[in-house]
Amino acid sequence: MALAHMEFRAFVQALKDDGDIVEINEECDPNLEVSAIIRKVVESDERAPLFNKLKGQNENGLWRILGAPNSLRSDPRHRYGRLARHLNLPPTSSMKEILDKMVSAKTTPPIPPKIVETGPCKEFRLTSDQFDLNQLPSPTLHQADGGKYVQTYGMFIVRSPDGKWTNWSIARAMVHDKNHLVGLVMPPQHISVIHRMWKELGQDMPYALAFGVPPAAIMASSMPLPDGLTEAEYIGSMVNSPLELVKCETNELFVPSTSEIVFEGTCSVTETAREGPFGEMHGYVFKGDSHFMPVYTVNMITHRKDPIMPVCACGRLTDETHTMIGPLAAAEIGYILKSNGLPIKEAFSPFESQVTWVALQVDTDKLRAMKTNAEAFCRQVGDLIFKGKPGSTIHRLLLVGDDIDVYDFKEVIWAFTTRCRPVMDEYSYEDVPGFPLIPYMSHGNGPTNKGGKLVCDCLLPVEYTTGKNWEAADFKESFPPELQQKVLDRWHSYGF
Ligand SMILES: Cc1cc2c3c(c1C)C(C)(C)C[C@@H](CCc1ccccc1)N3c1c(nc(O)[nH]c1=O)N2C[C@H](O)[C@H](O)[C@H](O)COP(=O)(O)O
Ligand SMILES: [K+]
Repeated sequence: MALAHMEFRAFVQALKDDGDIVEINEECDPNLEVSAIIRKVVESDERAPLFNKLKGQNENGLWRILGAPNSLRSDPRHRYGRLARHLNLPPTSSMKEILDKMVSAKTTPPIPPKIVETGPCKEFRLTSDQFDLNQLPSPTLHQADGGKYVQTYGMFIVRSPDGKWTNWSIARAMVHDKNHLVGLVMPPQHISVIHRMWKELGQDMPYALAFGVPPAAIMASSMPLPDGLTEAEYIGSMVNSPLELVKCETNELFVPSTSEIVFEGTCSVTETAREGPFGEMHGYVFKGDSHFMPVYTVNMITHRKDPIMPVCACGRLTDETHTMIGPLAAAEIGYILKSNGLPIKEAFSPFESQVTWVALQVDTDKLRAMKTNAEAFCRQVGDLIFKGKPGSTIHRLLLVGDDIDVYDFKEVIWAFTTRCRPVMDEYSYEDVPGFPLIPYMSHGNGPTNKGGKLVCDCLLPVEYTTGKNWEAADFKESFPPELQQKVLDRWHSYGF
C-alpha cells in the first residue's frame, strides 16, 4: 500500500488506523441524510464518516462517500491530524508545521510527474450512455441548494491551449442532468483564467475531474500558487517523489493513476446554466440565489472498484473550506510578504473569522530598523496583498506584534480589540477586487465584487519606534519566572 499522502485509499486506511473513521454500513440516502450526518460531524470535530452503502450505488460499488476528509479532530493533541495525514506529517503536527510544509517546495526544484500506462482508476470505464449522474449517489448537501453538489472535494485538471500550464484546483460543481455538470468558474481563479483562454480560441475546454486524488495533491489544489505554476511538479517537489499520472481516455489530459473516480469531458465556453444556490463556506444559503455558469459535459467515468467519493458538506465552522482555503491562502500571503523583504514571521487565517481575515505576526525589531511609520507600512502590506490573487478571499489583514501567536485566536482578538483604534488605525481598500461570496458583499449595501477591505494596524505606536513598553497582566508576564515555576511545581500540593 502506498503512503497516505500519495494515495487516497491509503489515506483512508491511515485514518482507520488512527481510529479517526466511523464506517456506516447501513444504507444512507445521499439526498440530505449523508450531508446531515457530515454537518453534525464537522460541527463537533467528530471522526470522519465513511458511507459504505448508499442509495443509487451501482453494481461495481460506484460510489461510496467519505465525509469530512480534512476537517478537525476533537483531541487537541491531534487537532490537525487529518491535515497532517494529507502531507505525511505526524498527526500531532501544528498548523505552522503543516503550512510550512506547503510552502517548502517554493525553494526546491520541481519534480515532474511520471507517466504510467495504466492504474487503479482505469479498472472500470463507463461511456456516457452507461451512467446517469442523477441515478448515482450524487449528494444534496443543503435543502435550499440548487442541485446535487457532486463536486466539492475533487480536483479539476485543466490546461492552457498551448499546453504549457496545467492547473489543478478545487471548484464546486453540481449535477445539471444525466451527463452534465454546471460549475462555479469565477475570476481570479486559475480555472477561470484558463477557461477564458479557450473561450478566446472559440474551443470548449477539455477537463478532467479526479475524485480521491493523492491527498498532497488536493492540498496544493486548494492553494493559490503562482500563475503559470503546474501543481503536479510542485507537489512532486514537496513530497520529494514524482506523482504517477495516467492519460485520460477521451482527451490529452493526465490524472493521478490511483484516483478513486475520474470524470472526463469538455467545459463549454458558450453554454451556461443556472448554478447554485449553494450552502457556502461563510455559512449561508440564500434561497433562489443562482447565477449562470459554464456547463461541463461528462463524456466518460472511469473508476476503481468500490470507489470512495470525498465530500465536503461546507457551511458553518469547521469544514475543509475553513481548514484549507484560509490557511493555504495565508501561507501564500506570508510567503509573498517575506519574499518582498517585509518583516513578517507568521501568517494564519483564523477559523473564527470564517477565514475572511489573515493575521500577520510582525518581527518588530526588523520593523523598527525600517524607520517607517504605520501608514506607510500598512499601505505596503495592503498594496502587495489586496491587489493580487492570493489575497482575493481575504477582507482584513491584521498586523500584530511578536508577542501574539497568530495560530491562537484568543491572542489575535486580544491584540485587535486593545491595540487597533477603530478607523484611525485601519487603512481601507475600496478600489481592489472583493470576494463576492461573503454575504456583506453578495447581499450587502455596496458593490458585490469590489472593495470592503482593511489593513488593521494592531501594533501600538511604540512598536514602530522604541519597542513594547508594557507587561501583559497575566501569569506569564506579570510574575518573576522563579515564582511562576514555584507555583507550577506546587500546583497540586496547593490542592488544585
Ligand atoms: C478546499 C476547497 C476549496 C474551494 C472550494 C471548496 C473547497 C472544499 C468547495 C467546498 C467546493 C466550496 C467552494 C468555495 C468557494 C470559493 C470560491 C472562490 C475562492 C474560494 C472559495 N470551492 C471553490 C474554490 N475555488 C473556486 O474557484 N470555486 C469553488 O467553488 N475553492 C478554493 C480554491 O480551491 C482555491 O482558491 C485554490 O487556490 C484555487 O486554485 P488556483 O489558485 O486557481 O490554482
Ligand atoms: K491550485
